[in-house]
Amino acid sequence: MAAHVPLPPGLPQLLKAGTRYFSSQQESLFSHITACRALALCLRTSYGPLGRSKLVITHLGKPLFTAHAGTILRELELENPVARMLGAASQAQEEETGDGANAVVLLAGALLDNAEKLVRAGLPVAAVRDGYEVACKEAVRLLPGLACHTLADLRDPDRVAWVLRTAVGSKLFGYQDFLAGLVARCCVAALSPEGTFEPDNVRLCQVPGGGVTDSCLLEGMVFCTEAESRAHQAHQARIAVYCCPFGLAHTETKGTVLFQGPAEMRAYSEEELLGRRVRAIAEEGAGVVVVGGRVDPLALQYADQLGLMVVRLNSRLELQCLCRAVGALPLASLVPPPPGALGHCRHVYLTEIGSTAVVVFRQDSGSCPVATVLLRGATTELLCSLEEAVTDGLNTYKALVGDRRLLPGAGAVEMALAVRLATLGTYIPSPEQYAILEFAQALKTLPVALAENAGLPVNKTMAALEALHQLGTATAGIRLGEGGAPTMDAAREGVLDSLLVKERAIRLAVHTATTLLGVSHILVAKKSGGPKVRAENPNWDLEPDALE
Ligand SMILES: Nc1ncnc2c1ncn2[C@@H]1O[C@H](COP(=O)(O)OP(=O)(O)OP(=O)(O)O)[C@@H](O)[C@H]1O
Repeated sequence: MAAHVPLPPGLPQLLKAGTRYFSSQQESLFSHITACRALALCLRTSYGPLGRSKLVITHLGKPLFTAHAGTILRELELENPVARMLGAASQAQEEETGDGANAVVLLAGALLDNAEKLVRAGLPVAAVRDGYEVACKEAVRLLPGLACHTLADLRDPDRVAWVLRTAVGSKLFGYQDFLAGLVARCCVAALSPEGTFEPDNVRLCQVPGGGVTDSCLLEGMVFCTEAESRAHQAHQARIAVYCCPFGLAHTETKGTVLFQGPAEMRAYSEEELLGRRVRAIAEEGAGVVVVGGRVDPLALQYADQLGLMVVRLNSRLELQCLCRAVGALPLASLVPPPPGALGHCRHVYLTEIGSTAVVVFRQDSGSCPVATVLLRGATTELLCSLEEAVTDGLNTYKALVGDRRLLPGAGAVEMALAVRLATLGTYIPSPEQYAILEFAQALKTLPVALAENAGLPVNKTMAALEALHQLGTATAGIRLGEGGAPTMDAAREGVLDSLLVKERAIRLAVHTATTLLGVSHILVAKKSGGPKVRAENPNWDLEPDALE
């Protein structure tokens, strides 16, 4: 008989058998910090315009070549709950502002790292959290005072391009002037008359081949697909959009038609019904039919007889976007379009870009709410980086629509805050002062990462940067790329970051760090058992009959 092992008194007696729990500081707090440190170290090499990319192989085996923290974290299936929390904070930043995801992870990682030092030195965790919260409030209060530029006119493409250079260049360094101009033009084109901007109204279409500078902006939409019909172009066309297949709908279950006599049987003809429907669409004035499903060969034959152009799109999102671009109403079944359901487009045509067939819906009216950026590049990796750069630019413009103030970039604002918080920390006569001083040190992690990734001498660069900030140059940042002095005036050089993005990143990083510091116990429930996993079938390639 197995000996009965009594459970230790206390919490273990209250929990279900199999539940694991960790309560000591070593097990709960320091293990958290180790997990977050590992994640921050992984993303640190991808920070800034000269950061290195990661090759991520997704769960479907697809290789992804990216330096974008949001994409890396989305594809990494983190198991550790604490690392998952930090990843979720970074994703929240990505979803809210579209930028600054890496900064959240780096800052939160540095804050936790420094908190470990303080706790090991004997400072209570509560004092560390309070100190971090005081420092965060002060940093957020100081940020507006550090703003060096305000975007006066959201519709001026030259000024917009100047402020978007940093966001665009941090993913594709070297092409920032060309790309910022392109993004600025499409942002201005997609800005609504009420002054709101929706990044979804700018579509990105990757077409392999050519060089980055062959990328261009088009008013309307471009799809990497071919026209199904013989008609390959239509001008001043009216467009009918259907989210269903182009043919008769078939029910999922089998149906039986009962005929009462030969006359009824002769009258029942699916072909005729289909012909009537396609003719009705053409009679309503449609010249182009866009469908979101399978194209029936017979329906296509009728469309060809009537000279209709038929285009099939596989994505529901693309269909919705096309409806916005041409002003059409999407229809759920193949019925004649009711009044007001037809859209209008000046030019619809099939063409080839590089060696890729594309269907273009071009408006050229100056009032189309949707714009498309045609991205050109020699390799898939380059096209992905190009897409990330343009997406960052669009998101930064969206943030600027919310708040037009800009801060000096290149590590300037982090160093300016670090210097001011260090001064504040020295004058606070309470244990929180140590946490405030460590907060100031943690902020320096971001310029240090920029300098490290650019291959600059870190100590010399940081010393030069700090000296300038101590002397009161709040806009001094790290010079990347060219030789010469290790620092520059970020405001004058046009290296600018959105205030809104920076503020949210600081708030999120501090919130995540203080939340994790507030955890005292970790309780892990026993995994629920699902059905037993079947063993591998040694005869997997044989038909069941062959085994009998
Ligand atoms: N030309 C430049 N010179 C100096 N610093 C730059 C330059 N371009 C961008 N930076 C700085 O790089 C930092 C942004 O880098 P990055 O875009 O990699 O970070 P992130 O926005 O946090 O990450 P992600 O875009 O992956 O979410 C900003 O601090 C910005 O000021």
